Formats: sequence, structure tokens, C-alpha cells
Amino acid sequence: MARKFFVGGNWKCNGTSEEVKKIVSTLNQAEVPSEDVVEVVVSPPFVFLPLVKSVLRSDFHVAAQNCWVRKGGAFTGEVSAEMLVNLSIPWVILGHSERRALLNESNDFVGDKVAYALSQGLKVIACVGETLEQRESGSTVAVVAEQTKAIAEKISNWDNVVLAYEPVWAIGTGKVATPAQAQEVHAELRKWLKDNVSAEVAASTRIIYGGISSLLS
Ligand SMILES: O=C(CO)COP(=O)(O)O
Repeated sequence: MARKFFVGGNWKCNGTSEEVKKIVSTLNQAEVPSEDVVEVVVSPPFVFLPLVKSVLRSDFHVAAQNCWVRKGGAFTGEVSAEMLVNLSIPWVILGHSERRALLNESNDFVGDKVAYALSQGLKVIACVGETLEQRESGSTVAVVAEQTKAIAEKISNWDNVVLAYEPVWAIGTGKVATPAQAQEVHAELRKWLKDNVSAEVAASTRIIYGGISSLLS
């Protein structure tokens, strides 16, 4: 079966409620192919999730940008997977490079988060990607494979996972990966899934690119 296209917008830690409403109103007027062809998901900061969900067209969906690694409780400042499910937030981004780098989220921790979020019924956009230093030293494939392995070891069903290849050097830097550079790593990730998970998972898992596209430059 063909993989459905997936387009996501990560709004990061930006926006006011007025700005958020404006962006949603623009998105609501956009002409895009039907939901059967392309899934469109936007990811506002936590506090705007209910607002965005209430005004966003019904064929587009929302994603949280993070969630806690296990059941909620005494974890000040965190938001649990259960809370997202309770508010019918279908998606969550996990393992974003900004959180890996700035908040020291390890491969293991991200793997645990992905497993827990999936166990609660969330769909996960799991991010992997190498730094510029890692790319220049030739370890891109090893780095993304290690990050993917930490997830693969903890989950048994990939149906609700979208793998996002987001090279750190192309995130928020204005630098862009060429389509060929993105495709090369996507192919390696698909091969990794085939060799280490299964041919079915390799064929069905959507792998997307994150970072400013060279198509936009
Ligand atoms: O982080 C991103 C997607 O998750 C993309 O970031 P930029 O658009 O800032 O490069």
C-alpha cells in the first residue's frame, strides 16, 4: 500500500493567541489534496493546543511538541500523554533536536517516551538527526541508526510512528539540506528498518524531512 504523504508544522515556542488564530485562519483557507492523500499536522505550544484544535479545519490535526516519559504525577512543568489523549490531541513530536541538545534528552529517554506515548494511543513524530560535526566526521548514518535503534528496541508496532529526519545543522540555522542529502539518509533509515525491524515496517513507515527545505530557499 502506498504511504500517505505527511506534512507537519512545528511552531516551537512561538506565538500569541492572536497570531495563532491568524495562522490557523490562513491554513483553513489553504487548498490541499484530501486527507486520504496527505495528512496535515500542526504543532503549536501546549497552551495553544485547545485553541488551535477548536478553530482548525477538521481535516487538519494537531500535535503536541513533547510529553512526559511515563504516567503523569508529581512532575512539575510536564504534560502527560494521558492528558493529551484526554483532550483528543492525536499526535506528539518526540526527540526533537532542540530538546535533545538543550534539555539533554538522551536516545534512551526518547525511546522510553516514544514507547509510553504509543502505549497510551498517541501517534508519534519521532525525530532523529546528526549535528554538523557528526556529518563532517562521516558518522551521520551511525548517529541516526543509533537514535532509531533506541526507539526500535522499545516498541513493537510502528503503525503510529512517523520518523522525521531533521539534520541538526539544518534546524533553525537557515542552512538547508538538498533533496539528495535528505533522500540519502532516508534511504539509509529505510534500510536500517528493513535489516533491524522488518521489511513490512521498512515499507510502510513514513520518513519525513524536517528543516528549512532547499525548495524554499
Ligand atoms: O525544527 C523543525 C521541524 O521540527 C524545523 O525547524 P526550522 O524550520 O527552524 O529549520
